[in-house]
Amino acid sequence: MPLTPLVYWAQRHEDIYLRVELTDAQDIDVHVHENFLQFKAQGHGAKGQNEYEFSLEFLSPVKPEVIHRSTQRQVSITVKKGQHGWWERLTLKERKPVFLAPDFDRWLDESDAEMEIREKEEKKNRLKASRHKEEEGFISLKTAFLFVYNLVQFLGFSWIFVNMTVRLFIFGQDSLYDTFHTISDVMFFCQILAAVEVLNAAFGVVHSGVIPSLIQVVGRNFVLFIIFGSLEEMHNRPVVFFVFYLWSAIEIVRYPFYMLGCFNTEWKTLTWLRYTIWIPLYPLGVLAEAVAVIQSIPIFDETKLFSIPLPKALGTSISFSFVLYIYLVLMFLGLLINFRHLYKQRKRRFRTKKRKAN
Ligand SMILES: CCCCCCCCCCCCC[C@@H](O)CC(=O)SCCNC(=O)CCNC(=O)[C@H](O)C(C)(C)COP(=O)(O)OP(=O)(O)OC[C@H]1O[C@@H](n2cnc3c(N)ncnc32)[C@H](O)[C@@H]1OP(=O)(O)O
Repeated sequence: MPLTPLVYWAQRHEDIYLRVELTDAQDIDVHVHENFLQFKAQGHGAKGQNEYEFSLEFLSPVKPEVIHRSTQRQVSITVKKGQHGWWERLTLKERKPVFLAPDFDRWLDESDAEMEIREKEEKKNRLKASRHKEEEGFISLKTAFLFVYNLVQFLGFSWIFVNMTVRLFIFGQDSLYDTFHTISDVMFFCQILAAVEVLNAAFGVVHSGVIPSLIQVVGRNFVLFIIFGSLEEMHNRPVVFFVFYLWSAIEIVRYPFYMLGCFNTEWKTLTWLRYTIWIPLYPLGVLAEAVAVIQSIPIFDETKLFSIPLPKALGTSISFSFVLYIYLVLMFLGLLINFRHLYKQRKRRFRTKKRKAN
């Protein structure tokens, strides 16, 4: 005759909990099929160390997956009900088996269980609401940060653009020769700050591509700091005017476009300009930058600035102009990558708009 352990039970709307009074249980075997559960294990029960087993025919079918956990004192079993609901008793037969008793440690009647569900639900909702609040706080902080960043850049580039335009009207051609002296400080500031755009893209703060942003920032800063900044001979060249004018022409459109975007607003003309004027400006900008690089080559050769010293056996040094030739090729590649990126952005933008309009 097999020995039967004491079994305590309780229920919730979704689960059945069984507690089997066996200490140090081993070789536990629990099987569930439709509404039938079979249990077998070695352990220390009411009749000492022995093999114990029991079976239960549940009131309704249960799910086949069963979770059991054994501790030094007992074996806990959780069975999922086939259908969410309250059972009036555990077993199909009205007369309960003698080894079965309610587990008063976990016992709840139907209304208590419903209350428990409601409390859990409320807790979940409270957690959701507090997470939502945190997210909202983060979003508004991000929006404020982006807005201020875009505003500062807009003001900087507007100052540059307006200043250069006014000077062009007042001084005519003469103004082309002293752009660097009048504008460079603000341009340095704006272009150093533009490194933030690479970080924004890298950390997912905005949906820009990292490579296009990097090409843009590295490309411009190379021209600004290495070609213009380090060579006094370049300061009075008209090419500085064209490079600065082309850069600022796009930025006085791009940053206000982003500022409106921070508030999910747009002004159609501005959107059209942001995604269209790069078509002539970008190649012109790269052309102006290439002219600046080409003009600087003889100066680097002559001054030997940034030249790379070589061991005596090989010769004197490698001129920095060698790096500039490589850079001219990179510029061409950078132009292709960014042109393709901006073309895709333009298509995406106008395609979405058209779809929304339909
Ligand atoms: C790997 C390094 C190698 C280095 C090699 C160097 C090679 C040198 C190559 C040199 C070429 C550079 C030449 C260049 O300097 C010449 C000129 O600039 S000439 C002037 C004309 N230029 C332009 O028109 C380009 C202007 N620049 C840009 O458009 C961007 O910098 C660029 C990264 C190229 C593209 O922009 P982005 O990917 O950001 O596109 P979107 O505007 O569509 O933005 C995507 C979404 O992100 C949101 N966003 C982005 N930034 C912000 C922000 N600051 N604030 C708020 N929101 C932002 C934007 O709203 C879009 O959102 P959504 O998707 O919801 O619409």
